[in-house]
Amino acid sequence: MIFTTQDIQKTFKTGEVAEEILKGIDLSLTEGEITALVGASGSGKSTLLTIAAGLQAASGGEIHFDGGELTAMNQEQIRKIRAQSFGFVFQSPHLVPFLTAEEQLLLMLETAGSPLSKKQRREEVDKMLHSVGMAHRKTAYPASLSGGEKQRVAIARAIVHQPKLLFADEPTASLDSTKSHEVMGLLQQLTKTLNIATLMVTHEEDMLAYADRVITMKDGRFA
Ligand SMILES: Nc1ncnc2c1ncn2[C@@H]1O[C@H](COP(=O)(O)OP(=O)(O)OP(=O)(O)O)[C@@H](O)[C@H]1O
Repeated sequence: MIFTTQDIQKTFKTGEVAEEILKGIDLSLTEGEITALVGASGSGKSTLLTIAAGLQAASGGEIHFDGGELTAMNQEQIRKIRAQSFGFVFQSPHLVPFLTAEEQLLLMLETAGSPLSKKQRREEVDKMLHSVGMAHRKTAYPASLSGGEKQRVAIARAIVHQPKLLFADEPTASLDSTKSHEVMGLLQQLTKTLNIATLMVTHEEDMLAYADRVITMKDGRFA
């Protein structure tokens, strides 16, 4: 198991009132598998995903990743692990408007502190764009890409640095049904071939067919 949490708690304080949003979550993620997180609005899915991804701190509990304890690390150590070993896909692609598809990926490699040479980086970027079916549009700017194409580039960007974990927060929410199936097929294939542990939040029942495991959240706990 590359990633585990033990008894994760999250409490938000608004004024005098403390609200318990996560009430003891034990989550484990396996390489080569998509784990889907479902549940009613407000059940704590996004909170859990952002805590697992090191984007916000838990109020209690432990998170272990690849032999280290994230919950015992400082901000800088967590930031480094996030840049090198985690990938993110969101509901909207969040591409940089003034960068071409290939430049988006090159920037990601740079941010991740890739040890590859310039030439090797270009080769890696070509390979990734090819694997998401976007090699022919590598010099295109986001404005000239369709919604589905943008999300493909965003997925390629999320995995170009070969992360071990991929966090996907409603990756198909802005796409129509056909495009959603294409994008999920792609995420499934990449999760398997690159042996990534993928955690996905989704509201779309149809997309659960692509998950290896489905976890339902209810009131801050696994149902
Ligand atoms: N920063 C915050 N401060 C206070 N309360 C918060 C904060 N973030 C989330 N919450 C509360 O925590 C609860 C869970 O929110 P979360 O976004 O995790 O739910 P969710 O299951 O992802 O919902 P949705 O499906 O609607 O996205 C909600 O009641 C929300 O209002």
